[in-house]
Amino acid sequence: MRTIEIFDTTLRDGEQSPGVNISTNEKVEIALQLEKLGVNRIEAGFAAASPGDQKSVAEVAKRVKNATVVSLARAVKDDMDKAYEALRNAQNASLHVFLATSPIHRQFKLNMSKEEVLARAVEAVTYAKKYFTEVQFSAEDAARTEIDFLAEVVEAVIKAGATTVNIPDTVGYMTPYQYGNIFRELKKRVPSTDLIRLSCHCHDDLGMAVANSLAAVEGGATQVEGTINGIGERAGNAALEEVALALETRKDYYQATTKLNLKEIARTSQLVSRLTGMIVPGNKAVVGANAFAHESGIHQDGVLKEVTTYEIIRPESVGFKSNKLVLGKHSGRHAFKEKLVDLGYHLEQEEVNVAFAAFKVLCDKKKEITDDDILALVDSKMVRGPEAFQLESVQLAYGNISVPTASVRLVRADGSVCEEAACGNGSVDSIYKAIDRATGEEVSLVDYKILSVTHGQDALGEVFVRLQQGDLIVTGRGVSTDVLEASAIAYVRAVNKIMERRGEPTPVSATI
Ligand SMILES: CC(=O)SCCNC(=O)CCNC(=O)[C@H](O)C(C)(C)COP(=O)(O)OP(=O)(O)OC[C@H]1O[C@@H](n2cnc3c(N)ncnc32)[C@H](O)[C@@H]1OP(=O)(O)O
Ligand SMILES: CC(C)C(=O)C(=O)O
Repeated sequence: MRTIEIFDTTLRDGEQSPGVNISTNEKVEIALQLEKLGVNRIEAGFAAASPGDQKSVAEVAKRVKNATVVSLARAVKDDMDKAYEALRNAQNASLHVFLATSPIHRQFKLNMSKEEVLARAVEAVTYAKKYFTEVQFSAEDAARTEIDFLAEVVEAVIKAGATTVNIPDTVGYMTPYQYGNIFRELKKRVPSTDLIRLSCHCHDDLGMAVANSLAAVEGGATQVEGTINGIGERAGNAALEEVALALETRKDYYQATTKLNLKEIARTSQLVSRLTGMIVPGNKAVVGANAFAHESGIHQDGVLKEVTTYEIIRPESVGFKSNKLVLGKHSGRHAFKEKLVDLGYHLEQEEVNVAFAAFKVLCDKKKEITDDDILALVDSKMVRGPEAFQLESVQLAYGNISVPTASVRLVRADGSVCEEAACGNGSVDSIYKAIDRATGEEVSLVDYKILSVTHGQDALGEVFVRLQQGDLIVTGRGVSTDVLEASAIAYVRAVNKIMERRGEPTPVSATI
């Protein structure tokens, strides 16, 4: 089994994400967490970029003890001098010097011939070796470089003392097959690559950064570069947590693994997200909020019976607490019942079925069903005896210059229906007058309270009413995504309670 080294560039290429600016203290915090994660190298910045970046590299270099701290530099003496200054106090330091080799970059950016690029690369590595034992040379845009020339450069920089040679796919242009072949070809053409670290560095412009990194490993790369959460220039870099998990989960195939402490992945991802402000998408592999969440009934049932039916990574193995069964409109009874048990309800199957039917109706109204929703639903809809009246529908005609008019349809315990309409001083008043007519009960509304049970635009509204009839005072509670419906439910429920407390039998229709 090969061990693949991990070069983390969250603090350098990751910081090149538009809008991201990580302070020195934040860089130190992230670097210490990367050290816990067990990465081999931490590229702390580009010392020559600014005095602030030089200071950050220096601080990280002072604080990190186990990983090697790296600074990027152009093939420019002054850049390398600044990097050396910053890395002076590092326990283990490395210089990462780069120069583009591709025809596009040579012609349009550097205005240099092949010969000039080759000579400059050798000169830079030779200069860097005066300061550092460990020198990494990156042939920027290597993937779009003529293979003969790339092999020539690689051989020359190794001869000049490079201990790592990096073959970046700078613009994320490669397919996995092509990128893997570059490594195979270099290993064949330049035997001295066996003596050094051969590194890959992939960008995600076509969404293939992780696949390309894994293809490089198959082709002979011994180091993978990338960032936490895949942040970085443009579409970002290879997400290291994904590379590490792919190697770990498919050791059988890759015959390679890393020395990362995988349990630190969740914490590292969350820290990087918090300090960079780059939100991790819910569907992001390994670290997204949904990576271990199961929404559909068939999956949830499978996971409850045997977790490996739908999970190839255990959330605990990357530092998350547990998987989640998310209740939504695709969920089934197995998961719903499990959730009820979690929430402390031990219902008979028949009751579960009734609650489940109400839950499915709620799912059609609400995008996300929270525990509070379930509690409110079970509490309001469930496990009651037959009620005198059930609200079947409520309709309202409302306009700011017309009198609100409500019509309600109630179902009696025997299944018969009563329908009434009424006008009122406001929407709720008109609904309550219509209900009074339908039930034939004379009650007074003593109190009315409206609350939001859950959060967000589609939150459940909760209404409490207090009704009085003679000496009897009762409360009723209604929950719905619509507060007027919740108001009607609460009122009908309170009327039912009054009838129950009076000890009257549930009413039947006049026709029976
Ligand atoms: C693929 C990558 O991610 S590479 C890293 C990219 N990261 C960064 O660029 C972040 C830090 N960069 C910076 O702060 C600035 O670009 C600096 C301080 C390095 C340089 O700033 P400036 O001197 O103003 O130059 P500017 O950035 O405008 O242009 C880059 C110059 O470096 C040259 N250059 C680019 N790469 C290299 C290299 N590897 N070696 C030598 N020279 C290079 C360019 O040809 C250009 O030279 P020119 O001025 O003769 O045309
Ligand atoms: C400096 C190099 C490694 C780089 O960031 C790239 O080519 O993308």
